[in-house]
Amino acid sequence: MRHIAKSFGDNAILKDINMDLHKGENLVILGKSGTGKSVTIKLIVNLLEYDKGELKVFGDEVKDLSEQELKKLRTRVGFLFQSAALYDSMTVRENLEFPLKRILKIKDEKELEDRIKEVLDSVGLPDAIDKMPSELSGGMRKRIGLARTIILKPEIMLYDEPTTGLDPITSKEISELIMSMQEKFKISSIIITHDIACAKITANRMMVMDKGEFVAEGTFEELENSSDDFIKSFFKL
Ligand SMILES: Nc1ncnc2c1ncn2[C@@H]1O[C@H](COP(=O)(O)OP(=O)(O)OP(=O)(O)O)[C@@H](O)[C@H]1O
Repeated sequence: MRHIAKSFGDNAILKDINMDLHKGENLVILGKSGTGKSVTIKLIVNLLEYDKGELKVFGDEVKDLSEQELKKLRTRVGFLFQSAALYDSMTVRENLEFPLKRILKIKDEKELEDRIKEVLDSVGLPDAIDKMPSELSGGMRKRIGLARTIILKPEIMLYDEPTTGLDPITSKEISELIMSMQEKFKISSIIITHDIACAKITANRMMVMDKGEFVAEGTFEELENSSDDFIKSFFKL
């Protein structure tokens, strides 16, 4: 992203966003509520359009992509948003079949079954296959939500507050799952979080956003030891 700006009416949310995501890294974005972190990652998959600047994903300017190219982009860039809900009336298996059939147009029953089993193993829930979402805990639902995205084998993952609303132990499990996605599938990720324990586990690099701009960048340790009071405030428990 280079000099990205985005307003909603008179409300300038992003002013000058500059960001690179390196291959294979986990980049954690910190920032107070309402500073534009979610807006930033929504631009990447064109769920929102930027007003100014350049935004290239896999070398292509997102604004110039056709509908067809955008669909392709959204299979290569997976996202797990806070609101990512499972279909309540479908079993876990049906929830996972859905993207395979609809997006990848896979019809072969054996291939569907194999991909579903593989992904459920990856998120540690092989026995959930025939359960309904209502039978799962919040942490399990998050894992299935992640499975539904990972099943498309994305190269980049965007996580918007993946541990919000979960207890500390389940949060740690989700953070570790993010690490295993990086190690197992070599996924590059952007992780928005307020959960400093999640940042500590997952971050290779961190950026701090304030009022529509990035104001600091470094490793967890570098930012934790910053002499700036604003930066330090994120690390106080
Ligand atoms: N579609 C939209 N239309 C109008 N305003 C929007 C829209 N999306 C976001 N905003 C505004 O943009 C601002 C930034 O929102 P955003 O969700 O990016 O914040 P955030 O930094 O992710 O905060 P949080 O940590 O609370 O999720 C908010 O004031 C929000 O109201």
